[in-house]
Amino acid sequence: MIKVGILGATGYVGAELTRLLSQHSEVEVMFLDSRSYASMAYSKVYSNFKNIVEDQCTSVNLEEDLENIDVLFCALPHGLSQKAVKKIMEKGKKVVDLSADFRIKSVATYEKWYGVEHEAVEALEKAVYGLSEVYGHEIAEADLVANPGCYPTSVLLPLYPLLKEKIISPDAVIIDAKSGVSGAGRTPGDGNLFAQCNENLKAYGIGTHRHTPEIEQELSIAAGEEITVQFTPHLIPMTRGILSTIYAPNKKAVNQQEIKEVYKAYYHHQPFIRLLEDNEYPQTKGVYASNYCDIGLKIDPRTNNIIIVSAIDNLVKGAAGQAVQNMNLMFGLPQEKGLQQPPIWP
Ligand SMILES: NC(=O)C1=CN([C@@H]2O[C@H](COP(=O)(O)OP(=O)(O)OC[C@H]3O[C@@H](n4cnc5c(N)ncnc54)[C@H](OP(=O)(O)O)[C@@H]3O)[C@@H](O)[C@H]2O)C=CC1
Ligand SMILES: CC(=O)N[C@@H](CCC(=O)OP(=O)(O)O)C(=O)O
Repeated sequence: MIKVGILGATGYVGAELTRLLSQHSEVEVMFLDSRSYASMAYSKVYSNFKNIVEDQCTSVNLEEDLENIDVLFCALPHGLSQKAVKKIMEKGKKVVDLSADFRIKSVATYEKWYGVEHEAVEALEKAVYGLSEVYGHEIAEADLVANPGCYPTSVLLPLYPLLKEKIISPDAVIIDAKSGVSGAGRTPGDGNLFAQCNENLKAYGIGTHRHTPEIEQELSIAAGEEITVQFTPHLIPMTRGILSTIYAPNKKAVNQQEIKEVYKAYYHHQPFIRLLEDNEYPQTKGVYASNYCDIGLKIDPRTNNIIIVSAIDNLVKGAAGQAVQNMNLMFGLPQEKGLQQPPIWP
């Protein structure tokens, strides 16, 4: 059995990790860390876990309480994660970090976009970007995996093969993405109050959203040149899900079948990527509560653009599910282990 601990277990991502890991046949959850609910039964924090997870939350001391675990999932807010991960790495433990603290390879870029100093540069240098379908071999060898952001996952999976094969122009990629409110986490804020989200749709962070450098970093690696993208996220009144609609010029003048062949070449052996049929487009309900990423596309001959649509569940493929997939890779298990629940509909 793989012995795991979860830091930030009472956040939305922590709860999703707990849900997935409590059903994983090769995993034993050793602790559920929480400051706010220390000593309270987890099922009192989240009543859906009644009779399923009755363990008490504990406020973990990173100096003393790590002896019995093989891997730690860190689901803390960014900025806090770097301090925790530094200590965990010093103890020689494997980590999957779900914050943004180890995703950006350039310290200067991280500090500029996140407005905090990076205090764990040594660990950052060892981090492997955890986009499972692209970096599977590196993840298998890693001690620290930086789990990708939710929006970046929805953008990188469909764009990576097209940039690698130079099918789209790298200088004119436009990403229009919409996320459910759980993307903002459980901590209450002005942006996630019911009366302000319900029956409302808004763009935010235009040109400034912190996922922009993460997307650009990975797309630049795929393209082999520096890429700047136009990324606009939107908050949409639903609980889970991200739908990204991406526009890019059809540089090589390929047809739809040729694009589909490229996707098949990259992803035919990847259980969580589902390429839809012609004239079918992804919907968030089609991936709800699952680790799938659905991809659909259309070439518009009038504009010469390729329009790609992707859907993921932000808490699963966009966070906890991909983290479990990465743990499976790190421990030599089939990557789909514990993640094969079908999406929920309706
Ligand atoms: N929500 C999403 O869709 C996604 C989130 N992420 C990332 O995963 C991490 C967790 O996100 P999410 O679960 O949504 O966030 P939440 O706000 O829901 O949870 C974070 C948890 O961290 C714990 N925590 C410990 N110290 C602090 C502190 N000083 N301030 C605030 N919380 C603290 C809290 O639990 P307690 O008080 O009990 O200790 C809190 O419940 C973040 O880094 C986030 O950016 C990544 C991908 C997608
Ligand atoms: C709807 C919403 O607010 N979404 C969050 C992104 C989700 C998230 O937690 O970001 P990471 O994946 O980088 O951790 C935001 O826009 O900041």
